[in-house]
Amino acid sequence: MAANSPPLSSESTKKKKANKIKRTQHDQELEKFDSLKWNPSLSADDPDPFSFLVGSSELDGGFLSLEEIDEADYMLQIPKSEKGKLEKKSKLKKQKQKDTDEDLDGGVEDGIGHIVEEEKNEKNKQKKKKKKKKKGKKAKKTEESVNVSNGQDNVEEELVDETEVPPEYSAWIELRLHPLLMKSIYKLGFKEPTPVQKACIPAASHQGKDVIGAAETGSGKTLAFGLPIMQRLLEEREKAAKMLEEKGEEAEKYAPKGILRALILTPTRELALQVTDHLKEVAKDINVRVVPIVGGMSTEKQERLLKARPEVIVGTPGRLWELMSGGEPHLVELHTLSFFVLDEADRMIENGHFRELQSIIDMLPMTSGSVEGQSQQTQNCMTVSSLQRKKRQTLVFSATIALSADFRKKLKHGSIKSKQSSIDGLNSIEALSERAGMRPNVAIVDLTNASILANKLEESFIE
Ligand SMILES: Nc1ncnc2c1ncn2[C@@H]1O[C@H](COP(=O)(O)OP(=O)(O)OP(=O)(O)O)[C@@H](O)[C@H]1O
Repeated sequence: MAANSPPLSSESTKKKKANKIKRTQHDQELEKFDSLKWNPSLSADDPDPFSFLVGSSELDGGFLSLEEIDEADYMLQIPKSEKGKLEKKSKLKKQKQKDTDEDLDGGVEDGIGHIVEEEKNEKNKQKKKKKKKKKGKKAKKTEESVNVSNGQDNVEEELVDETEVPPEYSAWIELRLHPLLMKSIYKLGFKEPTPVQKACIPAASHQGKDVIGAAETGSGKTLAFGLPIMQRLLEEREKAAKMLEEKGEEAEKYAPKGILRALILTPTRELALQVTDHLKEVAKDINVRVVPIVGGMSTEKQERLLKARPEVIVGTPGRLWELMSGGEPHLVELHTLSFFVLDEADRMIENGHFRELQSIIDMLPMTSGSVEGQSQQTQNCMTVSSLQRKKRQTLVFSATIALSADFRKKLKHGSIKSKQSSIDGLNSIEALSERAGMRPNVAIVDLTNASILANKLEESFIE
C-alpha cells in the first residue's frame, strides 16, 4: 500500500518542521524553569500523598496556595503580543493537568473538582463579558453611523437596539421619548423626570398642545420644553426619511435642511447661554444645532453661527430683533417655526423687553388656532412642506404665574388683547401668550408654591 500512499506534501513537511521548532522552544523554556531555585513542597516522609495539594496542616498551604509566577520576578521575558496567548495556554494546561489529576484520583479531592468548576464558571463569565462587549461595540457603531448620516437614514435601525430602558430610568418610560433622546438622558444621568417635565412633556410631545408651565427656579423647566422640541424634530425627520424612501427624489421637500424650527426667547444673556448649553447636551447626538443669539456677541461670530442655519435659536429679544429687523435671512423665514418658546416669561415682561418682544411676536405668522390671520398663515405657508406646516406650538414657562380662571375662554374669543390697550404693551403672561398665537386648548401646568398652597387650602376647606 506504500506505493499508493500519497507523496508527502511540502505543506506537511513545513508543519513537521514548525512542530519540531516549537518542541525545542518548549524544552528550552522547561530548562529555564528547572534552573530556578524551587523549594520542595512534597516532603519525603509525608504520610499523606495529597498534602502537596492542600498542605498537611491548615497553616501550611500547599500546591493550591502557590502564587502565580510573575514573569518580572524571574527575568522571564514574555513577548507582549504573545502574553495573552501564553496565559491562556498555561491556564488551559493547568486545567488539563487538574482534570487529569481528578480523573486519576477518581474525584477524591473535592477541593480540586470545586476549583476546576470555578475556573469553568470564570471562563463562562469571561465569555459572556466578551459577548456583551461585542454587543456594546455593535451598538456604538450603529450610533456612530447615525451621527455620520445626519441622523436620517439609520434612525429606525437604531430604534431596534435602543428601545430598552435601564430599570433605574423606568420613570421616563411613560413619557415615550425617542430612544436617541433617552440615550442623552442616560448620559446626563437624570434618573427620573422632574414634576414639571412629567406634566409638560406628554402634552407638548404627544398631544401637540401649547403649554404654559409654571414651576420654581431650578425645577427642570428647560428640558420640559427642550425635550418636546427635540422629540418633534426627530419624529419629523423619521417621517421625512420614510417619505423620501417611498416617493424618491420628489419628496426632497419633505426633509429640508437648515431651516429654523424653534425660537426660544429668554430675558437675559446668561440665561440664553445656559439654556443653549443645556439643550446642546441633549441635541449633541441627534445632530440638531442649537445656537445662542445674544447681545455682546461679536458680529463675525454671530454671522458664522447663523450661516450654519441652526434649527434651534436661543436668544434675547434685543439682539434678535436687531437682526430680524435688519432682514437676517435665517431669522425672517418664521413660517417654518414649529416652536415659539418664552422662558422666564415673568421676567420678560418685567425687564422692559416687551417692545422688542412685541415686535418679534408680531413677525410670527398666525397659528391656525388664533382668531385672526388664518388666511395670512395659508399665504405664508405656501412654500412650506406639509410637515412643517403642522401647527406651531407656543410654550410659555415662568417661575410665577397668575392666570384668570377663564383664560382658555378668553383665548378662544380673542378677548385678552381687546382689554389690554396696545399702549400698555404685553405686560401680562396672558396677553403675551395670546399675542404669540396660543391656542385655547393649551395645557396649563402650575406647580408653583402659590397654586399648590391654594389647592391645599381649598382641600382643607372642603374637608
Ligand atoms: N430630570 C432631571 N433630573 C435631574 N436633574 C435635572 C433634571 N432635569 C434638569 N435637571 C438639572 O436641574 C438643573 C435646573 O434645571 P433648569 O435650569 O432647567 O431649571 P429651570 O427651572 O429652568 O431653572 P431657571 O428658572 O433657573 O431657568 C439643571 O442643572 C439641570 O441640569
